Amino acid sequence: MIKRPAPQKVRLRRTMMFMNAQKPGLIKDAYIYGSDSIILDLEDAVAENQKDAARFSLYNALKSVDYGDTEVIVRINGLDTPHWQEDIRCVVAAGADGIRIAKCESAQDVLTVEAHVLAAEREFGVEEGRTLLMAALESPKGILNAYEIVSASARMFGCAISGGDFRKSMHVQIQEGGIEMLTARGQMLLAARAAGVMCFDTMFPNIDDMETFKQEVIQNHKMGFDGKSIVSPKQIQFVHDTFAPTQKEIAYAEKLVRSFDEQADSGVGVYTVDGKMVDIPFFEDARRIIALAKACGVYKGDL
Ligand SMILES: CC(=O)SCCNC(=O)CCNC(=O)[C@H](O)C(C)(C)COP(=O)(O)OP(=O)(O)OC[C@H]1O[C@@H](n2cnc3c(N)ncnc32)[C@H](O)[C@@H]1OP(=O)(O)O
Ligand SMILES: O=C([O-])CC(=O)C(=O)O
Ligand SMILES: [Mg+2]
Repeated sequence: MIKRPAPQKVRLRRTMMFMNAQKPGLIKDAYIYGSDSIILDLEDAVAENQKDAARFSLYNALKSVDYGDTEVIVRINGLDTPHWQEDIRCVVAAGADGIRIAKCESAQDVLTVEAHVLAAEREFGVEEGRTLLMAALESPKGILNAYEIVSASARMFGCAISGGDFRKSMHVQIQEGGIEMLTARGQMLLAARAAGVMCFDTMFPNIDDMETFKQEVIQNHKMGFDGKSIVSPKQIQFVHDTFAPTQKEIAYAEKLVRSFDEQADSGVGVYTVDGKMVDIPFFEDARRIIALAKACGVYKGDL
């Protein structure tokens, strides 16, 4: 039996790759592709009459496969279905790192899931609090309630917008530049940052259209997301490359960090580095960039 280390609330989650939990051939070695997280799906990828088979496959995979550093999240069925309670028991018994609450719309949804997770942890002798939560916001109501949702539980590590269901609710299709979801993306980002949790963009379904996918990933990064839901291994590398700081950004951040103590010691609070004004927030952001570069494995310096 595989014993997994305790999951972390903050870690790299540039890519969270979906796969159908019912397919042993897909989930048994999904870690080899190198996404930061995998999402074993019990919800929409699984046909209604295959939910039991999917849970069975998921449980056995988690009990027998060593996923190494890859985080294992399970997307459970929505709270308006007859499946979610058994999903939670299965996921907790199997020892997954976390649960993605599909179609989450309120703090009450989170509290309901949390209560059932705790009961399952007690039932199966799993350490209390071990199973993390994240919320998928898939409707206007979910987006409008984003802050109360992500603040509802100490287990909550982040939220993701879900474009398929969200666009359906808004009667829109994918548009150039993502204009159809810009407001919702922005609102969710604000809520996540205000609550101090991570924030992920939706999956991009057109697997063969790598050009549009890349434009979306670049926009996600510029907007401040921590990562993205994905549906194919083909989508991993570009997201990882885009979300890692560039060597130019790292060099500037290093310069800033090195100069800061020196300037502060000589009584200077605001000054310029390479012609750009900097003070405390710039310094703190430089530290974040260096920490991210280290986590992404692209830092070569000695700070
Ligand atoms: C709106 C929503 O709810 S999205 C969330 C639910 N959706 C999902 O879970 C779908 C996830 N994606 C998939 O299942 C698949 O990518 C599909 C069905 C869309 C396409 O599958 P394929 O046609 O086999 O894709 P493709 O030919 O590019 O696959 C190449 C290889 O990557 C593997 N692969 C593809 N997608 C995935 C994935 N998501 N996870 C793990 N492995 C994958 C394939 O098994 C194949 O492996 P092989 O070469 O050893 O046979
Ligand atoms: O969470 C996601 O990105 C996938 C999904 O369910 C949706 O798009 O509706
Ligand atoms: Mg959905």
